Amino acid sequence: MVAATLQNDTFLRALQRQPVSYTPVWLMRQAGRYLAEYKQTRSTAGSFLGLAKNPDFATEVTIQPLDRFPLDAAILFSDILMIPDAMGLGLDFVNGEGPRFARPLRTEDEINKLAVPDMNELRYVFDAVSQIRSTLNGRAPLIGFAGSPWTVGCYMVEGQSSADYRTIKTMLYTQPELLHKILDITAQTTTQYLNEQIRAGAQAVMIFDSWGGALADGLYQQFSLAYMKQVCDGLLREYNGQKIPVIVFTKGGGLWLEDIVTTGCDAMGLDWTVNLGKARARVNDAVALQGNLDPMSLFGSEASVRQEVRRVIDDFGPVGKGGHVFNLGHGISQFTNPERVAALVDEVHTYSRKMHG
Ligand SMILES: Cc1c2[nH]c(c1CCC(=O)O)Cc1[nH]c(c(CCC(=O)O)c1C)Cc1[nH]c(c(CCC(=O)O)c1C)Cc1[nH]c(c(C)c1CCC(=O)O)C2
Repeated sequence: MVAATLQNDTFLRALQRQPVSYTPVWLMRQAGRYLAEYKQTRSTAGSFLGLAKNPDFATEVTIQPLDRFPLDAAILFSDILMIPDAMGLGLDFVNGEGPRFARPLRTEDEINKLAVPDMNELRYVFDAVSQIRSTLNGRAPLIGFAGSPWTVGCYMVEGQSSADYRTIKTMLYTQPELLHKILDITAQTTTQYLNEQIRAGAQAVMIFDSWGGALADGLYQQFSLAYMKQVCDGLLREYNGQKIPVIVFTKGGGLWLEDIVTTGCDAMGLDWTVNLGKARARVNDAVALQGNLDPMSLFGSEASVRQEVRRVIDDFGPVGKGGHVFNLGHGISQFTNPERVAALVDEVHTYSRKMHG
């Protein structure tokens, strides 16, 4: 396949801290239930997994938010839990209750049997990536992604979402070597998985460490950061002559920004607890920053959404040698009014121009 020329490289340039004329914007979970057209496609597909495992449907829903809003990047429609599913843990999504694994990892025996799966088990993901890339036809760059080994490990051990991470933390404090084994195999798998996404056409990749912030200082570095670094070290950083920027996002990682830079990432995601101006000073513009509007701010009025957007852009300040990609501090809520998203994107594109050049 001969790739179409990218018509909007603002996002890729900002990640690499190159000059741009406005701040690019995309939103975590931009394809999803707050869009009526997503709910429509999902009901045709029958379930979330039916949607995500079918490249035609995955392509359709990946592009839906770009048809509505002038977003500067598309993100592969998939989930961080496809890796443990391919490892044989048996993923299901129970309506209204979130993900469930039929065979969570608890015993030493189960953990000793864990292995890096054949990447063919995840072929539907790579097929979706190449189909999305050709359907986008250069309209915007495509982001590939995976969860961090720690975050994916939380679901593998807990078997579902958890409020207190009691099962995995019990393992961490009582049998750390078992947990290290899970994390190492997951990191090896994640490296291969992201590299396959890159070969299929992903133009940037993001590692979602949604639950890194649940770890104590010291343990975060050992059980989450170290494995994200292992993944980053193994990634193709250039493919077909194009740089492939890497974004690392630890939700709740505001106290560890300097540590996150040591993964060798190009950009860092930030939640809403961090001030962007202070964050850039702390990392001395060594990486680009992505974030950090509170997703709940979208429940305000149009005027307040525009005001909050300006506040985030003002916090970052004149971009200079830095790089800013506007985003939320976490995924968009399914109850969000799409009109507020339209206002957000419009305000980022217009107001940010004064910070560039
Ligand atoms: C922790 C995590 C998961 N998945 C993901 C994370 C990390 C990011 C974060 O912290 O939000 C990542 C993810 N999940 C999904 C994407 C798609 C790309 C995008 O638009 O950003 C991405 C990047 C689709 C999805 N993944 C899921 C949905 C909702 C499924 C549906 O249609 O019912 C979507 C659109 C399901 C999912 N998947 C997961 C949970 C806990 C749930 C249930 C919660 C919920 O229902 O919102 C695990």
